[in-house]
Amino acid sequence: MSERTLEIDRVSKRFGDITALDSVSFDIRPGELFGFVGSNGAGKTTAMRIVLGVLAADSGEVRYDGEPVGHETRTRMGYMPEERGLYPKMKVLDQLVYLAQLHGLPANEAHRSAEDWIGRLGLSERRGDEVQKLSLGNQQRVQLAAALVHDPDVLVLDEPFSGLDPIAVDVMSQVLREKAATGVPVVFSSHQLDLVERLCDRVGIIRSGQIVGYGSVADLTANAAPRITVVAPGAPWGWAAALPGVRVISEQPESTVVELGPDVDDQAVLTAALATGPVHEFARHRPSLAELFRNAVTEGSVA
Ligand SMILES: Nc1ncnc2c1ncn2[C@@H]1O[C@H](COP(=O)(O)OP(=O)(O)OP(=O)(O)O)[C@@H](O)[C@H]1O
Repeated sequence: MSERTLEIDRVSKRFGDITALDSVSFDIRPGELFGFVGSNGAGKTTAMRIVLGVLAADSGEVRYDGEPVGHETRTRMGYMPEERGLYPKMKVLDQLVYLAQLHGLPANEAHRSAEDWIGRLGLSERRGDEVQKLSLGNQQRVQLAAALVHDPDVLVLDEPFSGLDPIAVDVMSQVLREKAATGVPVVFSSHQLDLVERLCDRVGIIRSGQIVGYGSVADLTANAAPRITVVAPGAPWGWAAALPGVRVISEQPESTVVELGPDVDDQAVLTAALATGPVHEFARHRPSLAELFRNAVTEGSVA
């Protein structure tokens, strides 16, 4: 495995009867933005906690730069936990300086870095406020600053975009891109699939503790069955349901989306659509990440 890669290798974790992770493997390469997606309860937070050593795995291993991750490496990681982890009564600047020092930065560097991130994340006017007095979105900005303030070698963020306004989403996206561009592996979980599709080099889709999709969005969608959107205003309801090798994905009054099975000729769909009346649109396309995700979590594997 190449240098500075974060590897999650066959990690399993049970909580009583629940298998939260079942031999989960994926890696995040240096300089890569990796999106970790899955339904509620799929196992994302558990996996991230194991990477950070907040939880112990039952089996499997987490490695960074080819070595099992231990305490020393974890001090070089930046983590944004889902439950957030700030001290509510501490002031923004004091908190960031404290956290930077906790990760080993000398006082002057801790101050400089905290001030840099406060400025960068638009928190200058809030630097003297107690964290508990900030809006949720601003608390989230502080949480991001806390993950970055010690200039980490690895960044692990649990739903960093949840609850952010569009400007804050842009700032967060830009910061993550820049951080990855310095050669840091960056992994984040999110339910905002359009954002993941736009930002990430690769994604992992987890379902009930198992990875069911893994790779670049382009590769995953290239391997997925093609779809056709047909706009035929005169078509009766259910017109496509009986076409051989075709699965109806959605049907609205004028517009139907179908998925083609292997070796199915799209012209057969067009012929059937024309038989119902005029066809205003006939567009072949690959599914989006959100569509792939729905397939993966309802039906199983996409890759
Ligand atoms: N401390 C715990 N004790 C018992 N069960 C747990 C514990 N932590 C997580 N679980 C269970 O493990 C499974 C995975 O949960 P996890 O929080 O990792 O999911 P998630 O993908 O992060 O979900 P969400 O998108 O809702 O945050 C769930 O069934 C959850 O109920």
